[in-house]
Amino acid sequence: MKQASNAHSSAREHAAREIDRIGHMLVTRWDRSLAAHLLSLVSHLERHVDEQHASLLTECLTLRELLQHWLLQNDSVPSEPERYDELRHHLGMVSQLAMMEDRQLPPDERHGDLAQAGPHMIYLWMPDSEDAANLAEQLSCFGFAVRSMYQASKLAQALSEATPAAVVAYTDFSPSDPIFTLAATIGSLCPLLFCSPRHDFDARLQAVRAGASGFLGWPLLAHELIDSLNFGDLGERRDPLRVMIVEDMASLAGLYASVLYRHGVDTLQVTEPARVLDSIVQFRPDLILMDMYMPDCNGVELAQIIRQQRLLDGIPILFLSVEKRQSIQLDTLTLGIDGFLTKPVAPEELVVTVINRARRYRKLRSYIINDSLTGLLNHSHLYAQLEYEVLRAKRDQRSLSLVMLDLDHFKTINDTYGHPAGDEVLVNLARFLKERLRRSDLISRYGGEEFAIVLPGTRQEDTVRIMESLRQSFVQIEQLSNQRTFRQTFSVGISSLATASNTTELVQQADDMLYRAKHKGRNRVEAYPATT
Ligand SMILES: Nc1nc2c(ncn2[C@@H]2O[C@H](COP(=O)(O)OP(=O)(O)OP(=O)(O)O)[C@@H](O)[C@H]2O)c(=O)[nH]1
Repeated sequence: MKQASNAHSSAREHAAREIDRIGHMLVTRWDRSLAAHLLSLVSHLERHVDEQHASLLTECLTLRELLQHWLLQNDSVPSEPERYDELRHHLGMVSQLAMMEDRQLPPDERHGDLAQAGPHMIYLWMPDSEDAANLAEQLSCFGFAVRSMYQASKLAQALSEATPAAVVAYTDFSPSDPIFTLAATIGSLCPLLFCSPRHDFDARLQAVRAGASGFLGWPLLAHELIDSLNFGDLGERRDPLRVMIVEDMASLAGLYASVLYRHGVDTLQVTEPARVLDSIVQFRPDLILMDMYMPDCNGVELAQIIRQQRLLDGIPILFLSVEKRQSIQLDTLTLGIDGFLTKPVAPEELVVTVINRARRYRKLRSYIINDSLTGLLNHSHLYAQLEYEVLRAKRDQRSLSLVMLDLDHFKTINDTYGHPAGDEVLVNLARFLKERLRRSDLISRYGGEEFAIVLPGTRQEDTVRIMESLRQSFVQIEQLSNQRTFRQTFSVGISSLATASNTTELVQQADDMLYRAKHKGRNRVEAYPATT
């Protein structure tokens, strides 16, 4: 039975490639005998499609009727150009559906999980203790909602109610620890991280065998946990890879998007080339998947327009194309295109190629545009992005606020606790801002102990409220240095496009307000224009 279905599937794949090849020739040059051959291929494919694949059957039927209609006409070349578009559309659909419909890889469930409980819910599996309470409190300062429990029935119940971003489990690896009977269930829903006073090889091996995604020490520090949540695969669960699909056939774009979505990738479909630049800035893709042939502006032209912008120069662009001629593919590669996927593309090939390239780009990009200590945007990148955001906000008549933030008496921290402790405070503040602000906000390390934040679409009064709440939370975080703890405050200056008419004024006004906050005693938020 399985063999029969595999045979159907490979016959479909073969037919898909043939239909695509002949169809492409026909779209470039009408020829009655080619059309007749294509018709027989489509009829052949239909015989290999069962009723489970209703959309493929419908597309085959439409394509067959279209070809029959043309062949019955007396004139040798169909006159209306829009009929070629129709043919091209149905060809694309038939070949891609035949290739993908029953070969989609098993769904990766992680994407759906996060939709349920949000990326900021953590379940802690640990006995009541001062360390556990302290960890929960520190995590909440970073914006996490924490549920603590230490009974198998309670954890099972909590998992059935909502799937968290991660389960963090304390264990000494005793065989009777019930977490090990629950580990498989947890692992199928979300990442499981162990923390333990043991860190010997056996303990690590047991963790691996239980399917753990991470292994941390005990007592567990909030920032160590947050770093683990942001790293690698776990990081992608919280901040999925983003792929922009530029394809004039919305139905095909939807098909690619659904395959990628099953593997945890967020997609944005753009059908009009003129909207691509704005969409890149808003969506910040890790990769662009682009149709090579589009009616208004072809893929090569569009790729060159993207490459003209300094900020967008490095984004990988993969062409999805029916183009099989190697000479044309090579020419295109020299224009800065990163690779080709030849249509119709198999889902496995699409997923593996896209995810690997997107991952690599995200990593490399982070080295280039991010400050090496904090991982935040660096000064020059922030400034370039700020200019763009200001232009966009003015054009769309939307609000935009700028925040300048500076740690208070930071020199004293360095002098008292040492430079490494100062560095740790900077990293803590970066983690804190990343957790508490939106993904669309641009957070940068502007100078030594100064940070700048751009909040697109946010009015000044809302920014004041947000920064006031962050100021009050940050001071609750215990900064740790050689067993000594201390608290750190910061001062904030805010400006917005309600008063500034360009980037220079915006920066100047926020700077003035930061100076004023310092002057008025620090650990406060001041917004332009100063009231008293
Ligand atoms: N640890 C550490 N310190 C830094 C870094 N960059 C700058 N600093 C220190 O930050 C301190 C800034 O000191 P000041 O400009 O005098 O300001 P402050 O002590 O924070 O005082 P106010 O801003 O007036 O509240 C200096 O001692 C710098 O050495 C860094 O990357 N790591």
